[in-house]
Parts: sequence; C-alpha cells; structure tokens
Amino acid sequence: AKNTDSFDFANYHTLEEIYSFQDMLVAENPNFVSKIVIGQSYEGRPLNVLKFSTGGTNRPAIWIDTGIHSREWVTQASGLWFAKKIVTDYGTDPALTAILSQMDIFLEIATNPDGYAFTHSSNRMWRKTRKPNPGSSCVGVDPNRNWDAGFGEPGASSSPCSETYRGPSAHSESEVKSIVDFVKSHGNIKAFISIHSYSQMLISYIFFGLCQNDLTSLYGTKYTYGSIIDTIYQASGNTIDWTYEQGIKYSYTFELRDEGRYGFLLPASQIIPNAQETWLALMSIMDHTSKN
Ligand SMILES: CS(=N)(=N)C[C@@H](Cc1ccccc1)C(=O)O
Ligand SMILES: [Zn+2]
Repeated sequence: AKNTDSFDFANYHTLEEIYSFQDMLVAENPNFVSKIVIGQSYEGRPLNVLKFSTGGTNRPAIWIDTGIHSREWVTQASGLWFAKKIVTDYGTDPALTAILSQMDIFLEIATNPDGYAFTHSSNRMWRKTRKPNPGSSCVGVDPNRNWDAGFGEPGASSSPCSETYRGPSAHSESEVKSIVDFVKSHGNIKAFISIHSYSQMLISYIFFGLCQNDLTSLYGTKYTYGSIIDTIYQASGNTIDWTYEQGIKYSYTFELRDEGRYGFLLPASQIIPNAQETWLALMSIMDHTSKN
C-alpha cells in the first residue's frame, strides 16, 4: 500500500506489511503518532509500539497489545484497524478526542513477531515464541504463561514441548521482558488490554457493565464475561495477572471471534466487523479509565 488510506484492512498481512504500515502511519501523522522500539525478539526483530499522544509528558496511558499468540491472526489485523481508527477519529469523535486530551495510547501490534513470521513461513498454527529450549528439540515458550505472576504454579507446563510451556524462568522471553520493562519505566499505565482469539470472551477482575452491550450491539456477537477462573481455565504466569499485581486495576484480556467454527483460521471477511465491535468495548474501557 502507498499510504494507510489504501491499506487493505479487510485482509491478513505479513509482518513486513505490518512494519511498513506502522512507518507510514507515523510519517502521515508526525505530531500525533510515534514509534517506540521497546526491545528485540529472540530472532532480532524490533518490538515496535505505536504511541498516540497529543502532548504533555508521561501522561496516564492505555496499553493495548495484539498478537502475543502468533496464530491468533484476527488480533494483529484488529490492531492495524485500531491504529487507523484512532488517527481517523481523533478530532472528530468527541469521546476519543477527550480521552486523547488527557491520556496517551500505546499499541503493540506484532507482539510476537518471530512467531508471526513463522506462521507465514512454516506453521500457521504456531502460538509460542521461537527461542530454542536447551536440552530439548522443542522450540518456544508460551508468552501468556511466562509472566512473574504465580509463575510455575498449576495452569502452565514445565515441558518445552507443551503449547503452554511457561519457560525456564519468569520473563525469560524478551517479548515479555520488554513489556515488563516498559510498564515499569513508564510507571503511569492506567489500563492494560491484551487481545487474544478465539472464544468471544472478555476476561478481567473489574467490570463496569458497559462492555457487555458494546460487544453485542453492532452484530449481535455473544461474548461471555468474567474472571479468568470463571470464564476459561487456570493459567499461571499470564499477562493480566502480572499487570493487575502491578496495580493496573483495569487489566483485560479479550478473546475475539469466533466460538470455534473457524477458530484461529477466521475468514478475513470477519476482520473488520470483529474490530468494530471490539473497538466499542475498548472505547468504554478507555473512557471509564480516563474518568476514574
Ligand atoms: C485461545 S488462547 N490461547 N488465547 C486462551 C488464553 C486464555 C487466557 C486468557 C487470559 C489469561 C489467561 C488465559 C490462554 O490460554 O492463554
Ligand atoms: Zn491467545
């Protein structure tokens, strides 16, 4: 695509296309969007975070990540759409403009770039990082089990060959450690939203009602809500347990479409509708956060 207006949000994209989108968005909006490299993946790829800011210094901020599980392709695709939505709506949508008058938004779209490249080149169903495990022929750590929150407790595997392998130690994965370091050094993150797929769930310890209607309002998509243990299963070392323990009260995980018919292989035709309904819930969370 020549610019982000001609970018095809209704299709899945390669890692290179995601990187070029990020650079185009920054170039098109130099006073609003910037790119921060918070670290490197195991294979040396940049961990890019888009920052949306209208001024101030170290303003309270919202963090959104997509694609930490690389095979969950609708999430990175949604992240691209969210990035363009923020730029399109700022200045015209009063609610978003109000949020951005007092908060910054950080968006990491390709949170597991090695894994994402691998889903394009070798194995579409790859979930974990791509760091080799010493003494094992199995590669990768589950980045949603590697956080220092109940690390190693039940709900993760100690076997490198498992899809939920927690890793040799907490924060062993640079893709995780880079976010940990960013959150700690920033010190003013007020809401942390980690986006996964699939199963149509909104997982958190803190609800304030609005999100339920938002997610269903556009297309009637049914989501379930609740804490991790109520909605899905015990999962030690997961992202939002760590962010919640850092004091980030508004910590959420989304599980986007669908409920299993296509699963991780969600047709591209559902990217935009799924992003649209999710955006309404994100706006509710950001709006609530900016007022509390
Ligand atoms: C299908 S999936 N892998 N995205 C489901 C995801 C569930 C979860 C979300 C939040 C916290 C803990 C666990 C996981 O197992 O990592
Ligand atoms: Zn996931």
